[in-house]
Amino acid sequence: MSSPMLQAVDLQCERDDRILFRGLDFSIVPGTVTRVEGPNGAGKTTLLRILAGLNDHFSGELLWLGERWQSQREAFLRNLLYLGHRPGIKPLLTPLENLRALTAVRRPVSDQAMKQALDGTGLQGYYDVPCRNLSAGQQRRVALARLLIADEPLWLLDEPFTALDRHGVAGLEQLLLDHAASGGAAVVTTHHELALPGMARITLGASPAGETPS
Ligand SMILES: Nc1ncnc2c1ncn2[C@@H]1O[C@H](COP(=O)(O)OP(=O)(O)OP(=O)(O)O)[C@@H](O)[C@H]1O
Repeated sequence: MSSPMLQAVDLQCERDDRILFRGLDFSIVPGTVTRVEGPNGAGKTTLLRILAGLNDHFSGELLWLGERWQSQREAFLRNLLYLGHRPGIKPLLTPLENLRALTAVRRPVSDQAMKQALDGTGLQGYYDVPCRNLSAGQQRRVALARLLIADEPLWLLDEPFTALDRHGVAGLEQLLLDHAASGGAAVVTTHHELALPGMARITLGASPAGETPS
């Protein structure tokens, strides 16, 4: 098996005097999809934001390629693509303008490649429509088009199946499988019954009420 990209060692997170999780150890290995599962409030979004470097309310260690995350911050952030549970797109911009804005901070991507990515998520014919005029599922597809032009090996996706129809779900499942087959890794929170071949699982919070700190 390949060496882990990302490792969590003894992670603990407490919120408002409730322990969301503790003693959490796992490895994210190239070529895998990992599902983070658990009831509402179990801490799935919180965990994903910790992994993305967006939340430092935790104890324990995160290792990127075997080194402490803090010493590898720049390399780590360059290699990770995080999509939050909201589509995170600007309603006044078109799908094409949103993709330009989302990719500009990373690397140049041609309009042709962006149009192909939008086609890949079923948005052909919607390149120039302001996103506020798109449906919830179409807005989600704009955000997911980012994955089709991603070169980041680690994807952290929070509820990416939200608002997708059956074809959208199947397309995203295939995208995750293709990403893993090409040596990438994805960590996905979802309430959708995701069960991909070889999928790993991180299960949080048997009880939505969480534990009381001792
Ligand atoms: N910034 C914050 N400050 C205080 N508490 C927070 C904060 N963010 C989240 N929480 C609390 O942490 C708990 C876990 O929230 P989180 O969003 O991670 O759960 P989740 O498993 O993703 O839930 P869902 O399935 O409903 O999306 C919740 O009880 C929430 O109120």
